[in-house]
Amino acid sequence: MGQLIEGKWDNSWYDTEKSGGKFERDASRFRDWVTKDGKPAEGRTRSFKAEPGRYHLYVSLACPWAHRTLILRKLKKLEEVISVDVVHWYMGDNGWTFLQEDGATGDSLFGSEFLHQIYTRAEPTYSGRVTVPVLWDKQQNTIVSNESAEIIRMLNSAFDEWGDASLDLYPEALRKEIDEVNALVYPNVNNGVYRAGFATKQDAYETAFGDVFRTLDQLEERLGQRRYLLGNQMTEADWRLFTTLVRFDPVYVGHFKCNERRIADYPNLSNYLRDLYQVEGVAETVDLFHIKHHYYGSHPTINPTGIVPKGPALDYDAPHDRARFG
Ligand SMILES: N[C@@H](CCC(=O)N[C@@H](CS)C(=O)NCC(=O)O)C(=O)O
Repeated sequence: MGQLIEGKWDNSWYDTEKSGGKFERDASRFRDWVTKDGKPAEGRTRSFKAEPGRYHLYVSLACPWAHRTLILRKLKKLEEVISVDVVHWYMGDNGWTFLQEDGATGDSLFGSEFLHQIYTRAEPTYSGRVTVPVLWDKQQNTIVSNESAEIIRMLNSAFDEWGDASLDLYPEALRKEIDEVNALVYPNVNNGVYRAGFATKQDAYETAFGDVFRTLDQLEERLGQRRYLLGNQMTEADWRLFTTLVRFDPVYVGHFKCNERRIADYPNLSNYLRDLYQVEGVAETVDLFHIKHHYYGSHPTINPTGIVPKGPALDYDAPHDRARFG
């Protein structure tokens, strides 16, 4: 864990002192967009035209934010269009590394040792956290974006000439409602579990814990009336929720102390999770070894021994009842 300060690596843990024990996630710094015609997105100046073979993703299989991008790449059939490298599951003093072990690929573009070298390659005096996912432009040798919420929107529409144009996970007619669901799920569930797990004061933890379960209860009810969050059509909102749900019982219940209920205790959420997991290609993007080893192994302030629990027994391939919605 650490960050870059003026291009130099600084090995420091998240500072929760300034915020009364609360974990506050920094905003991503690289915010450009790949577009079909290369026209910069509104308010941006740099141009990135969608082209096959030009862009590269750096991901961690452990990370729920990076996982979103892998799912979109898979569902939109962009595997031949956008290449990927996977960092090692362990994030220690040097942050994410390219150690080639346990299915980590190394850095196929530059042979770097650490992900922070990719950030300083793009911007030698970069200051900020070094996070995955990163969308890299091989032509201009720079980072386009390190914000997963925006990368998935690019993957959803900019590369349709080469991907599956028939799948639209952010359809015009549902955008307002998708944004509303995301605005509920992101702070309270996706980031809510981190706010609980990384809190360093009891009240900050309890606030986050309350947010997580109040929202899961709400989603449980919503999913009792419809197959997906927005109705009968799967959208990006489902995949954004999925990457947290799939990590919940194996990691967030124990490691982040989100233990009021498991997803397995929610009939609708657990069936919904299995429904999404069983969508063709999705299971291949879920790596429970990376997920469990990363969290339990990389957060010494939470789990000093680094022992990775053997359980729980999980079967995301078990039948689900969601087809009842048609
Ligand atoms: N807003 C970013 C968040 C990404 C993020 O925080 N990724 C984590 C891994 S799950 C990370 O790389 N953390 C490293 C750090 O904070 O130093 C996104 O959604 O893309």
